[in-house]
Amino acid sequence: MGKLIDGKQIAKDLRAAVAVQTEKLATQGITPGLAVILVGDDPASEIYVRNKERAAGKVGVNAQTIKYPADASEAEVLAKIAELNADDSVDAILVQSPVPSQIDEHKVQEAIDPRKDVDGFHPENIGRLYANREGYYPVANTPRGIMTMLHHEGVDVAGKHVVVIGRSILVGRPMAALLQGANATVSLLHRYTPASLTELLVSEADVVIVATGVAGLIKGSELKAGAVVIDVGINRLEDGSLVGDVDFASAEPVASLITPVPGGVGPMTIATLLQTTVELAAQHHGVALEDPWQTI
Ligand SMILES: Nc1nc(=O)c2c([nH]1)NC[C@@H]1CN(c3ccc(C(=O)N[C@@H](CCC(=O)O)C(=O)O)cc3)C=[N+]21
Repeated sequence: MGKLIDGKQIAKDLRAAVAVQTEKLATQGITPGLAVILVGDDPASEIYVRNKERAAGKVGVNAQTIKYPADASEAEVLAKIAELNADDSVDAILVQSPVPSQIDEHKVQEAIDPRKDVDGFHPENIGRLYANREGYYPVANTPRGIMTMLHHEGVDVAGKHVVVIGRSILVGRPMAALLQGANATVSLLHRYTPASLTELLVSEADVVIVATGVAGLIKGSELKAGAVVIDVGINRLEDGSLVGDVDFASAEPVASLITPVPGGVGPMTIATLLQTTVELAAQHHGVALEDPWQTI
């Protein structure tokens, strides 16, 4: 039954739309600049940084990665953010999550100029999202990319029951806010949700979005027939292979649409990051951009 959602292809189409926008900006002498700060070595972050660098150059985004060792001080990172905030060639700033424990992640998120906050993690931007404000502001790229994917696949969440598993600031919480803004009924589940309640809600879900970091957490037998399944997990197994949070083999026959890992949500996150970078650059320079084909 399951039809694969080809995140890789949708991401490619989105990057092509972004490249059209950067070409337009280039005629006005603007090259969007993205600065990524990476502290220590988180494996998921390393995949992200590698794939992002590759993709950015191809669509005309000037990306730089600033690496710090795992024992870097908070003051060092805050000083770098202040420098990037003041740098006119930098339109977008991202600090890879997680950061080592000696650094207060909230302080870091609040230090970034909200107008350069490409992850949408600054409380000002989170507040706008939570309040469902109109107008442009950055929104976390993974959930935004998922909304783009659903739109592209013709899935309208209005009036649907969507179960989101995982309540991180990176995915689950902004995902729930975007879905609520799109008139879905959202159940936001997490590790303290009783298993029996998880089972009940998942079995009644039209769309299931799983972002927990637990390999194979959701199995096909738990899903409603025809559910749309979005797998945000990136788990590296001992043999080096990548798997998601959904047991793909059992879920695929039950789902009407399902994202693979790799090749699903991950490439969309990167393409959406580039999209947001270009939008921030346009805003920074007071240039209006046409919307590419996605609606959010
Ligand atoms: N401030 C911040 N923002 C983030 O958005 C953020 C972060 N920190 N920290 C780490 C996580 C992880 N993340 C990924 C995005 C894309 C792939 C990706 O490209 N995945 C490919 C992997 C392909 C492969 O290389 O094997 C895929 O799923 O097909 C992976 C991981 C963003 N994150």
